[in-house]
Amino acid sequence: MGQSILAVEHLQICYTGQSVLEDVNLTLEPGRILGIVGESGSGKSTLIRAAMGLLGSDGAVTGGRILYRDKNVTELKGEELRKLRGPQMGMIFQNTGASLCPIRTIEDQLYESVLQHEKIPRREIRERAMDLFDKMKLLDGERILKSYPFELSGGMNQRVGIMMAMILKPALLFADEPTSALDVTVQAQVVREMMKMRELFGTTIVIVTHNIGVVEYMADKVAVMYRGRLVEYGDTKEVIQHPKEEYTQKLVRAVLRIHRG
Ligand SMILES: Nc1ncnc2c1ncn2[C@@H]1O[C@H](COP(=O)(O)OP(=O)(O)OP(=O)(O)O)[C@@H](O)[C@H]1O
Repeated sequence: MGQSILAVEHLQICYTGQSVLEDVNLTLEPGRILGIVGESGSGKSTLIRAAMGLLGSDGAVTGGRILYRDKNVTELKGEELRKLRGPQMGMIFQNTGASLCPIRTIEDQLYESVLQHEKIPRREIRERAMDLFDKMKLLDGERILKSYPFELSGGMNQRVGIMMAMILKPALLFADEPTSALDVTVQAQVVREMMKMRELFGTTIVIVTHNIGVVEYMADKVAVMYRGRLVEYGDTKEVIQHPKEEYTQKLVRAVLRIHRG
């Protein structure tokens, strides 16, 4: 077994003293895709926010640790965390359009975010962005860069989110419900584009989703969360075909019902 890129060990998290994650354990090898599923409020976003060091002032890791390669993320502070976020760990949000500033173009926001980490000429940033758009088969990259977020569709904004997260070539990409706000055909495109990033750059991806179909299609491993605990974790096929926990069985049955219409 190779060295893991991400290891969560006995993780426990509280918000304002209230426990929301209990004894969560998982490991992920480089280049793998992990899907995290579970009902609303089960702690999926909390888990990835903690891995990015983004818990906020209400949240605290009260036990265990999260290792990115050999670094314990839960012990890193300010500058050390900033160095990790972006070049090492990227993030795609549910609604990129809303997470960007509405009155500045994509291009300006892209420059600003890259220049925080790498002092490179704007021309080079632009070339990298166009190259990524090209790999996503987006032909109108020039127009997209000149646009304001509100001028782009939800799907297009998500692809901008992928480009902005990938421009520093992070080894690990977190995606928090990146397709939930999109209609089905656009969802498939965004999923394919994330897969393309893994194929081209070997990116390890952790995706939080309510859609077990997305997990089935893209994830090598699946983690099922229920009320702050990780109730099932394993190879996607195995978990979906032979769910052990009652909660996972219900989840899979619900999806099968949807498949059958
Ligand atoms: N900033 C916060 N302050 C206090 N409680 C919080 C905060 N953020 C999340 N929680 C609580 O922590 C628990 C886990 O929330 P989390 O957002 O991680 O769940 P989730 O599985 O990602 O849900 P969803 O699928 O709805 O996004 C919930 O009970 C939620 O109410």
